[in-house]
Amino acid sequence: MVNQFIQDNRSDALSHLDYSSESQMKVEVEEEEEEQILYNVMELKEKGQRVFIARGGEGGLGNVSLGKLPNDLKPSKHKAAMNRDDALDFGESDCGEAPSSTGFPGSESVLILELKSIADVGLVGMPNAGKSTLLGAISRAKPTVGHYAFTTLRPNLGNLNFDDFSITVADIPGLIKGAHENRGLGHAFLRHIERTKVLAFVVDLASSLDGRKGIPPWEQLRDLILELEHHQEGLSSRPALIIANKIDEDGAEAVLEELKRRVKGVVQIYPVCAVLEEGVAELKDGLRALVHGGESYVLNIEDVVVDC
Ligand SMILES: Nc1nc2c(ncn2[C@@H]2O[C@H](COP(=O)(O)OP(=O)(O)OP(=O)(O)O)[C@@H](O)[C@H]2O)c(=O)[nH]1
Ligand SMILES: [Mg+2]
Repeated sequence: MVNQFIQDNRSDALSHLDYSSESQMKVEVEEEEEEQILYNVMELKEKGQRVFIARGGEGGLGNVSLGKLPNDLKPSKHKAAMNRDDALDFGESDCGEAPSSTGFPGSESVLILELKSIADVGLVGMPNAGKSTLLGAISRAKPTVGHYAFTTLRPNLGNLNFDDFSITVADIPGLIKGAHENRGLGHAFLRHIERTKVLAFVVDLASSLDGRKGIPPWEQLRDLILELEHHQEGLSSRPALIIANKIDEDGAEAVLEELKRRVKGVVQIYPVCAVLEEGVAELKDGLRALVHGGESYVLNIEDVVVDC
């Protein structure tokens, strides 16, 4: 996305931005001398899509364009001299002809570009839930895994391959309560979820076992949905499933049963052990059904019972 556009705009140089003819999008920029700052100017989503962000200089062809140059001023001998400055201000020529055109400089723009990962599935979970381990289990990606929070600092993409097609899965850095206010790694990564078709909520079944002070899975789900909604209203309203990870840990089965009781509605819960790749085949089928099979289950905040 062209997120921010700073334009040093000459009034006669660029009065509008004409985005690609395909998209037919136009942003009118007021004609004024001073610098302008525009936000969220344009999103480039299609292959080959183009955006017009600055106009090149005009005219300034100099005596070359007159075709009456004496031999010693021919471009072949004066390539180095025919730089932009010469073209802009050629002055009176040696051959006595008036310069063909003084020319005008082009407009200048400073752009801040923002990359939003495009994936079919976004793995959304708290730090340490096992998202990266899971991506490694379902695809050939080899993301770094660590037993501490915020191991993943940048999104990882992996391909989940089937016979006839493949699904792209994005493992993004863990989200914590307050991510939309820039806590943890903050909302910098929430934007990657904007592009995904399907949300896979990854919860850690073991986080509150054995007196560990982690957040129980149903609270993880509630906090994750709230963070998505704080970032962008409606962001959580897309086909989703729940991945209940670390089912191998002692006591995790009981937590899974409680999670099933606390999640109402139709969203499917897939118990997995990402490290041993258990439950992964069923999960792959579930992802396939959501991305390509026409299934659509949305996880609403009201569906998650936190306080009993
Ligand atoms: N027992 C058990 N441990 C797991 C499982 N999956 C992952 N882990 C462990 O959980 C820890 C965190 O795994 P990661 O895959 O790095 O977690 P993450 O969600 O990507 O973490 P961040 O990148 O910090 O958001 C690592 O020590 C993994 O070995 C599992 O199925 N069972
Ligand atoms: Mg990770």
